[in-house]
Parts: sequence; structure tokens; C-alpha cells
Amino acid sequence: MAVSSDSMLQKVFAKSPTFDSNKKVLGKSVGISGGVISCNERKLKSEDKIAVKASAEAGLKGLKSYEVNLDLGFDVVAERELREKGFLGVRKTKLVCTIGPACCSLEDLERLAMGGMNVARLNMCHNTREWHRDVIRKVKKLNEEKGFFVSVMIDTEGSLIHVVDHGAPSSIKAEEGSVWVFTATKFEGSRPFTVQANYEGFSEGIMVGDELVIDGGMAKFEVVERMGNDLRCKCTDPGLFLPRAKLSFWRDGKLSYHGLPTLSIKDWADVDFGVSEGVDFIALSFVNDANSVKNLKNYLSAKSSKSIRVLAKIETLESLQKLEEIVEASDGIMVARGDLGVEVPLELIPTVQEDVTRLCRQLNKPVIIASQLLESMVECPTPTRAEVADVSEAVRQYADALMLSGESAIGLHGQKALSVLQMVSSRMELWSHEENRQGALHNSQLGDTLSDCIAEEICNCAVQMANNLGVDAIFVYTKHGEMASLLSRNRPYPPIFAFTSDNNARMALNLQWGVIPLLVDLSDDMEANISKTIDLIRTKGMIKEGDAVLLVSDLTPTHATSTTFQSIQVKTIV
Ligand SMILES: Nc1ncnc2c1ncn2[C@@H]1O[C@H](COP(=O)(O)OP(=O)(O)OP(=O)(O)O)[C@@H](O)[C@H]1O
Ligand SMILES: CC(=O)C(=O)O
Repeated sequence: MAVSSDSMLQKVFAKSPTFDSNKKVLGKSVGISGGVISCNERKLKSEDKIAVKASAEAGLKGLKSYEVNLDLGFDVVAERELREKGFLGVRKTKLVCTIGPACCSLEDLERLAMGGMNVARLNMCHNTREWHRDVIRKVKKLNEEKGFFVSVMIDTEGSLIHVVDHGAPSSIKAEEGSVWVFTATKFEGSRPFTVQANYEGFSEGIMVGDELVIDGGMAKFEVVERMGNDLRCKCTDPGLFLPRAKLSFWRDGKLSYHGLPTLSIKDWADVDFGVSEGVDFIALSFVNDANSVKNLKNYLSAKSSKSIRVLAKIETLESLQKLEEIVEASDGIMVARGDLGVEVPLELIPTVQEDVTRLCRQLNKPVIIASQLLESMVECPTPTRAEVADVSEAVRQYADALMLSGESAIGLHGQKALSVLQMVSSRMELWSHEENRQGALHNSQLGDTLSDCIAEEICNCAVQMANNLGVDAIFVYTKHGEMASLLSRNRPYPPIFAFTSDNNARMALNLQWGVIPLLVDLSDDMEANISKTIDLIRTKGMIKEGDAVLLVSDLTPTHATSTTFQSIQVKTIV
């Protein structure tokens, strides 16, 4: 498959069969023109009102005009995409890039931002805090000076047993039958057939006959002798030792646990570093229960005035056993397929991914699918067909975000890999729309209180209404992002413009499917908010006469009761 530009993408779209006449919007067929999905007729009539308070107003004529600051938090990339592809063609799936030596210059980061990177991920396993600080500051500089809107995530190293030295500067082959010593004793330089592990207690409880697995199966050894805390092991399945390869021990088909804490002393120091640098997300590695997530969240709320979102990484068997409580406690989830594959048989990974993704949508938490999406592109300029199928599957499952790892961090073709993710996700989203798959999504009731349930039902109805009416966009006015998130949970056809005065909410919404977050100074006066934001979008040339917009809000004016503004409105622009 060739990696193609946006214009190529348009050609691919243009070749797509137009929608069949079963797919109607307001009784009119929907078609594709020039890569953009469009409605043949979009005038809403007052009789199209739906049960909830819906007002298909004559337009915005007569409303006061407000001074609009055009620089108010409109991401230049979302803006460009909207102009090129129109409302319904805009990509909904968010993209995360791991930043490493191959893409850490200001120019590289700018190219990734231009290419659609929504979140920059920094893996604290690698490199120094100074290096990470420099990258974070460059991302923020680009946001401020060039109008990008890229959130920053740090990913903790987590407590795990890994190789510190294996006798070679890079990878080394373990031959069948070769005997190696595994030790935690620190020594200078390298010793042949000796592997130095990072954790002193790595051999605790390990017995002769146990199996030692490298990186989830890259190579396997049998423990043949204990020598104090060191282990002598014979290679039973030859393979490669990569730098920092992970070690796991198995007995009778079960993994041996070492009871390591989720956050090590170094991780806590990295968390403090993240707080001081004002990161938006912390991805927590090797989460095994909800308590580790809650502890970190409590720590962050005491330590930081900014609300930093905690994403739990699902990468252990234990985390799968306690999945629901972990998802509930977290602000989002990463399906870390790399390490998950160390503990879970590989053939289970696809179904585990789908289950986790579905549960996250049910519980209204964003989910990132990570690792090896386009692994071959670390070296090759084009992906394999299987990789494209894997990416498509994650988009078909409605994951909120896709993540590049080595492809961007150390790969030769990071930007091309990002454009493949862009292209494949846009194509798959279009297919889902053509197949009318959103209609098949069912969400269970989430809210505990009546007011939560009302907000949820309003969002469910609003999305159904937006899809049925074929409106061009959904506008949501939101304090902390909750209502935007509830709308996103329903995976609507039109994009969700989420207007908020809270910059933290805006940065967090960057990870949510289909949401274009915007920072706007909102007031108590809803009509003023509506007028101001429509003016903003119209001045940017993104909305025009005849376009229809559906509006919902979770803002509560001080003089109103909490339900006063729980309504759905539809406006046509005149
Ligand atoms: N900041 C960095 N500095 C140097 N190399 C990096 C950096 N970040 C990533 N890399 C390289 O890119 C590769 C992929 O990175 P990534 O963090 O996605 O995977 P990983 O090291 O396997 O860890 P994890 O399992 O937490 O994802 C790493 O193996 C490492 O070689
Ligand atoms: C991303 C990550 O940590 C993993 O896949 O293991």
C-alpha cells in the first residue's frame, strides 16, 4: 500500500460508491462529493422538531454581534482539516505519537503536529528528565506560537524486571542450548553470557525447572541452577535479547508475581516532574488494581492546581481480572498490547482489545490502542497489509485514539506512519458512516443521580437527533467536558465542537473521539455564548448559510436551576 497525500485520499474517497438511497437524511439521500460527505438538502423545518425541547430557529438574525478573538483556541490543524474535508469528513479518531530521538527537534515536532498528532507521549523509561523537559517545552512553544493544540502525556516506567546489560551494545542472539547467568549484582562493563537484571529480588521464589521468558517470547530459558540470588539458565527457545528486554518467570503455565509496586521511587519523582512541567496526562504502567490509580489521583489533586488526567495502562493479567474497577477509577485507558502480550497468550489480544474498548465506551472513558500498529514502518516506508488491517480494526471498534511507539520515536518514517494512521482512520470512519454502524451502538445507563441521568439521556437523544437530521455539527457548551464526553460516547456522524472556558478540560478532550475542543470565554448568557461561538466558526469560514447545528449545554447560569438549560436546540445558519 502506498502512503499517499491528502489529495490521493480525496481520489480514493471520490472512487467510493456513493451512498445508496437507503441512507437518508431528512428523507434526502446522502452522497459524497470531492471527498466530502454532503447532504443534498439540509434545510430544517419546524415540524422536524423532536420530543425534547428542540427549536429549529429561523437563524441567528437579530442576535447581538460579539467581538470575536480569532485566536481563541482554534487548533490550526483541525481548522485546515475542516476546510479541506468539510464537517463530516473530519477525522474523529485521535492520534498519539511517542517522541524519541527520531522526532525530538522543533521542526520534527512541528511536522508531527501538522500531520495530526493530538497527543505527544514521553516514555520515562528512556532518556533523561532534561531531555523530556526540552521536548515538553518545545511542544508548548509550538502550541503557543504556531496555533497547534497538542497535549502532553508522560508514561511511567513502572516496576518491572528488565535487562540492564546482556553483554552487547545492542541486541544479541541467544542460541539454543547456550547457558547464561542472570544476576542482579552490579558490575562495570559487560561479561559474556551474563545478563544483569535491574531488580535485586528478581530471583526470589524462583526454582530450578521454572521457565524464564524474554520479552513475552522473544527467547526462552529453563532455570537449571540457583547460585545464591543468581540463576543459571539454559536457552530452550533461541531468539534475541533487545536492550532493556523484559524478564518474566513461569511455572506450570502460570506467571510468578514479584509483588512490585505499580509506582517505583523513580516513578514518583517522574510524576513530580510531570506536575512541575504541567503535563496533561500521566499514563500509569503496570496497574493491577484501582487503588494505584486512586492513590495517584489523590496525590495529583493535592499536588497540582491543574487537573492532570490519569490513564491506566492495561498490560497485566491482574489488570484484566480487575478491569471494571480500574476503568471506573481512571480518566482513560491505554491497551498496552506490547506488555500485555508478555502475560496474555497472543491469540487472546484481539478479543481483549475489543472487550476493553467496549467497556471504556460504556463507562465513558477514552481508550488508546497502543503498540506495534505499524511496526514494520520503523524501517520500511510502507506498512504491511496486516498492519493496515489491525489499524482499521481498532477504528472499527471505535477506539478513541491510536498510538505510534517506535514508529515515531526511533523510526525512519515517523511522519509517513502518522499519515497512514490518518488515512486509514478517515477511510474506516467513512465506511462506518456508510454502513450506518453508529446506529448499532448501545450504551447502558451510567448516571447515579437524576441530574446525571438527564445529562446522559440528553446526549443520547442529541446524537440520535443529529444523525437523523443530518446536521453539520454538534456544539456543546461545557464546564469540565462531561457533556462533550457523553456525546462522544455515542460516536455521532457530525463532529462535536466542545466550547469550554477551562483549559484543563480542553486539553483532556483532545483524546476523545470526534471532539474538537475550543477554549472560549463563556458567560452566564447562553444566547450570547451561542451567538459568539457561531460567529467564531463562521468568521473562520467553516460554517455557512444553510448549515444546521445542534446545540447542547451543561452550563448552569447562576440564576437558573440546574435543569433550565438542559435542552437540545437546532439552528440553521442564515
Ligand atoms: N525518549 C526516548 N529516548 C530514546 N529512545 C526512545 C525514547 N522513547 C522511545 N524510545 C525508543 O523507541 C522504542 C519504542 O518506544 P516505546 O516507549 O513505545 O516502547 P517500549 O520501550 O517498549 O516501552 P513500553 O512498553 O512502555 O511502551 C523504545 O524501545 C526505545 O528504543
Ligand atoms: C505501550 C506499552 O507500554 C506497551 O504496549 O507495553
